[in-house]
Amino acid sequence: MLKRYNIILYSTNKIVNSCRYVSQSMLKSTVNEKTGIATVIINKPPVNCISLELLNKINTEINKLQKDNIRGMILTSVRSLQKVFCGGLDIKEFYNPNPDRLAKYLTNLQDTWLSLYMTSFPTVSVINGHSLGGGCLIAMCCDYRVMVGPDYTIGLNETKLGVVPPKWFQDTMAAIIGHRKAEVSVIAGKTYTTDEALQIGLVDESSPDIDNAYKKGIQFLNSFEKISPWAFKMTKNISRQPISQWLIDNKQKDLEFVFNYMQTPSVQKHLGLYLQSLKK
Ligand SMILES: CCCCCCCCCCC/C=C/C(=O)SCCNC(=O)CCNC(=O)[C@H](O)C(C)(C)COP(=O)(O)OP(=O)(O)OC[C@H]1O[C@@H](n2cnc3c(N)ncnc32)[C@H](O)[C@@H]1OP(=O)(O)O
Repeated sequence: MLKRYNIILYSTNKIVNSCRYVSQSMLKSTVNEKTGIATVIINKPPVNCISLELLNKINTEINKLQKDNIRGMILTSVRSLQKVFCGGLDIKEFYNPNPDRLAKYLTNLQDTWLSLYMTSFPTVSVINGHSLGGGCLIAMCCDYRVMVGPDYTIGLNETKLGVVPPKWFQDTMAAIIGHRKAEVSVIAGKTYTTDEALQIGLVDESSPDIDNAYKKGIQFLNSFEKISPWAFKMTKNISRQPISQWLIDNKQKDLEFVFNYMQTPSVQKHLGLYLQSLKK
């Protein structure tokens, strides 16, 4: 039994035998050949909001890393943005949308959430700036969150835009902070400072600077050195499967509902006003 366990760890380390660097402009990904740890950096100025193209890149990269048998992944934002981890889903994708593109966007969003939420390797988000709406969602998909502070904010603020965070957004948060706190949070579209997020358990650690936050992320990933990758994957799967299975079973229904809902005049009006307020 012990021998088999060792072989799993050894073979996983061996598979990661080259340093890969993927720079697809909006997304940079490097795999450290010694440690087997990937760093994926979102790089879409000015605020890393998630367009259809960025969604595709994130999903493609996660699926590649899945095949590469990496040991873990850090997800973060390019440092030059300074104060934004991810400004959320690109509201322009929803405002006066082209129906074909909107359908593609929503399908990709579902697929990307499933890929990121269910990775078979450990993941950490190093939240080096504001992380709102879909930005909070991708951070919450990771197994561990380290947030730089104290001046950034994080939360599912969708109701502030006049939209409803889908069930799987809400479930992702409830799995982290508990149903009651998540309910209060999403209804009010609440955003939390780094300290507040730490206090309610939305993030696991805080850090005054990015380098330190990154180190903490690596420490978390290293804590799995002696855990069999198979045991990790199966345990995570059991833990997260009830939430992901709901979306797998209801993908089409969820898609059709959101697709129609997004195009209603009242939602469009709210989105237009919100976009305008951002520009001011
Ligand atoms: C039963 C179930 C039914 C469900 C049906 C509904 C399903 C709906 C699913 C949709 C869920 C939506 C999720 C989201 O993520 S919505 C977006 C949430 N994000 C936000 O609200 C953040 C908004 N942005 C900000 O607060 C600030 O920009 C930020 C703090 C991130 C940075 O501030 P900063 O001062 O640095 O930058 P600016 O505000 O000046 O912004 C610069 C330019 O970027 C534009 N911008 C910002 N955020 C977005 C965005 N999310 N999408 C598109 N564009 C964005 C901003 O307008 C500025 O543009 P200009 O330079 O042109 O002025």
